[in-house]
Amino acid sequence: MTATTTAGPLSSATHADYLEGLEPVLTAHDISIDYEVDPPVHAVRHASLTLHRGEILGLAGESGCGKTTLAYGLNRLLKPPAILRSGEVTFHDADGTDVDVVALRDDALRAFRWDKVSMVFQGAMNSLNPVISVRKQLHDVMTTHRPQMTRAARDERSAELLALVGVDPARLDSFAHELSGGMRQRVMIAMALALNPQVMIMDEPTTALDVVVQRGILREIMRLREQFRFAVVFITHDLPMLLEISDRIAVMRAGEIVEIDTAESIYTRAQHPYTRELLTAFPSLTGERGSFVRTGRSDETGPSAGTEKGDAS
Ligand SMILES: Nc1ncnc2c1ncn2[C@@H]1O[C@H](COP(=O)(O)OP(=O)(O)OP(=O)(O)O)[C@@H](O)[C@H]1O
Repeated sequence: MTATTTAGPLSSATHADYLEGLEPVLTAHDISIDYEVDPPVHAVRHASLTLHRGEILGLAGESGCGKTTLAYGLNRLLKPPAILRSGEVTFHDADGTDVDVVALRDDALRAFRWDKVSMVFQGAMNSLNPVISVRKQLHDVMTTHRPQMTRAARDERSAELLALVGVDPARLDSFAHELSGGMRQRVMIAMALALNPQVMIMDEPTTALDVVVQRGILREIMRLREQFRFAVVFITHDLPMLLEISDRIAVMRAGEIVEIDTAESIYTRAQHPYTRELLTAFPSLTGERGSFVRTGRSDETGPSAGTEKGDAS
């Protein structure tokens, strides 16, 4: 049994059973984050959560509830006027050491980010550098974090990364404008994968894409997670999607995590009125959905179904 959330958010007995024996990879305790503007914005309030090795934790909640701010806090990406008012973030490294993320400075912080915890940002597909080839952008991640790698090794790894995310390695010499939105997003995921992180934080990674491309990319994320066993914090306001892909879901409202539970419990017996309200905001969830909710195995309605590669080929 691992330490888990504080007394704050609602959760079920099923949730407690689920947590039995899981190993934490990232623990956040009592995180409060403000934007120091006038008047101040209390964007995250006393949020606590534990992410376990290899699990997908969905972060749900309407626009402006603090999801991105919390994610930035977990990864030490906050910039003024945002300030971490209180809280602890601990990364439990696979080598057995615990890292106090809030205390990291300079080189140690740079080494932590991307290496241990990487992030796919909201709107990431538009953040590829337009004048640098895909190859150079992948190389840059490795040159910065793995200076000992030879050029040949970087080339080999870059091709491997593109293949992993379902993009033809022939695209290494392409520039962003030569790629579709789905491909650009896959390249961003390849960059986040480059250093074999133990945690990936994905902030609305597929929101700007059409549904077919979205599903192709989700399927790839699920497959990569199976293969490499990294944990994912997946942020989106798309609750139906979260129910489908997540092991657990934390529901945020006005900066607080109000409920955290297994995806199935959230779907079938949500306790917090706000979670129930969110569920009813998606008419597709209130009808007969049968095997819609992720059961821990791939089924025909899950994101690993089908064979289409989106627009990646
Ligand atoms: N730079 C900023 N200065 C002041 N307030 C900010 C700033 N960035 C975000 N906020 C506020 O902090 C709160 C949380 O925003 P945040 O972007 O974390 O929410 P979110 O749930 O990720 O929303 P979305 O889904 O729209 O991205 C909101 O009230 C937002 O207006």
